[in-house]
Amino acid sequence: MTKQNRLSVEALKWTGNALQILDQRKVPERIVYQDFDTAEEVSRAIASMRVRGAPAIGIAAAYGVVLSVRRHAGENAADWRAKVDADIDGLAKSRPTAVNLFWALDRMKKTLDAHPDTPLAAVLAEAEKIHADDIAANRAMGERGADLIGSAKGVLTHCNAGALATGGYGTALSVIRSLYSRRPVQVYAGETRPWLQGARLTVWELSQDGIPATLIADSAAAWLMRSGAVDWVIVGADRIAANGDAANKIGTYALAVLARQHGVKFMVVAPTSTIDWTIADGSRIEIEERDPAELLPACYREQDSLVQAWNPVFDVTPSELIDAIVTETGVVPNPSADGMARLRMS
Ligand SMILES: CSC[C@@H](O)[C@@H](O)C(=O)COP(=O)(O)O
Repeated sequence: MTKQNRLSVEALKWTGNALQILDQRKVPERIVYQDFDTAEEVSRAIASMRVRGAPAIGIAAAYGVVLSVRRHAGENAADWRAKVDADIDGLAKSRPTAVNLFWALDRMKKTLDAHPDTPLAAVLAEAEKIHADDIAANRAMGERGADLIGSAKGVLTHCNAGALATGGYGTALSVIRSLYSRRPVQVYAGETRPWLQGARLTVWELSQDGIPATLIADSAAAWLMRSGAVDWVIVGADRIAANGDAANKIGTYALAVLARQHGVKFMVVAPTSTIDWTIADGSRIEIEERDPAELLPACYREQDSLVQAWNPVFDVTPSELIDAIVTETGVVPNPSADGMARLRMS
């Protein structure tokens, strides 16, 4: 890898023997990579958010299938494919919202169907291709998004849609990286309660590349926009419907409403692997609800406490609040079903 193409932080690496995953629950205090040898372990790593972010989840699952094939097909067992299919079902249950997970598993299943006699070599090549293609897509999106931004002085991002959420380089953060390589821009990051992807991951990841970022409390976004400091909100997505409705980290919809109120532009940056062409609009997207314990202060966690918590971790931004969807194959301005269909044909 050349210095220019160097990836400063990586969510995961294939070592040739195991899948190495950065434990994002510990970043930035501790940078700990752990080796994973089985598909079940990879499923648990996704469910527990050691690895997170839509494209990174898909890539991790693809390598999970490699680990499953290595384990079961190596035994010469007649029923190896049934065991691999059971592991694939387990991986598919790890998280519900990011469509990249199901897209990657579908590709792995098709690869297995096409190469029944050399499954291990075939699935490894496919997983490595999914990984490499994601990095290339991110770089293409970064340039396209930066072209759109024009002379903006300030941008706000939400959650972590960076190298840590992808194969490398990022989606929303790819635009910020590309922009910053052209000229200085003031970057704001929302802290992203309750899991703090913005506070723990985004500002840290950008600092690793020498890009300064200013952290804000999520509840400061309206006041920041009112001050005129932000020209664009730039976010990633976990699933985009065929009409351009986009599911992303909880709080994204609120930012889109605020952006429209304040005349701030709103950009969604995602690879085409994040588009779910099977659903007409965002109402069909399953929104993950996680353990209330991730939100509740510890003192309220007893079974009989009257204090409870509702913890949806994604929301859906309607396409009419989005000014542009940026993908590796093209940009959809003012997204609609027609504009998305044109992207699909291009
Ligand atoms: C390129 S990442 C896009 C999205 O996956 C990201 O914005 C996001 O919402 C991640 O949620 P997470 O719950 O941290 O997996």
